[in-house]
Amino acid sequence: MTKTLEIHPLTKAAFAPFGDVIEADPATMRFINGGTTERFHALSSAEALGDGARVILNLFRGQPRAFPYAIDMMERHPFGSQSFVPLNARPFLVVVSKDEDGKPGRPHVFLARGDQGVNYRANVWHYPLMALDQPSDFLIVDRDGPGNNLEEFFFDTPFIIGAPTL
Ligand SMILES: NC(=O)N[C@@H](O)C(=O)O
Ligand code: NI
Repeated sequence: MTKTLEIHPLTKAAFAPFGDVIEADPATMRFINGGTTERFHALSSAEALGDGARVILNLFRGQPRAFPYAIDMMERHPFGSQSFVPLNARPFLVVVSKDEDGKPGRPHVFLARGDQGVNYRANVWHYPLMALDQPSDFLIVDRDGPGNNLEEFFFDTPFIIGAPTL
């Protein structure tokens, strides 16, 4: 089994098992504010599970990853969703896995355009933020509260991502 991972375009359908794509989907659009604003409504929803949990908004400034890149682990947040929306309109990589008996399966790699974000549903395996090309800012909506909201799994041997074509 090759450990080199292919990179696929990010689409709603392909990403559906893992969460939602946050993009200006015309099917969700309604005009508001007297027709001066297009509202792309309810693209996803944030989960903050457990007593005392709350949804928080954060900024992440991600340093660009260098390639080829070794995906040596995956993580997940059992008590909440986590979304990443680029603020500099730059592409980024999204790496997710299906759960296989409590461990991440073979990662799937998606290239998100600079006008796409993602929301990982609670407990979805993913690799931490992967900015590309230059330091990039992201709006992050995730969960704060009691309990350990981070589970990590380290692979015996890493998977490899080659340099994406931007
Ligand atoms: N640690 C943290 O807040 N970020 C990670 O969860 C991530 O997915 O980037
Ligand atoms: Ni995370």
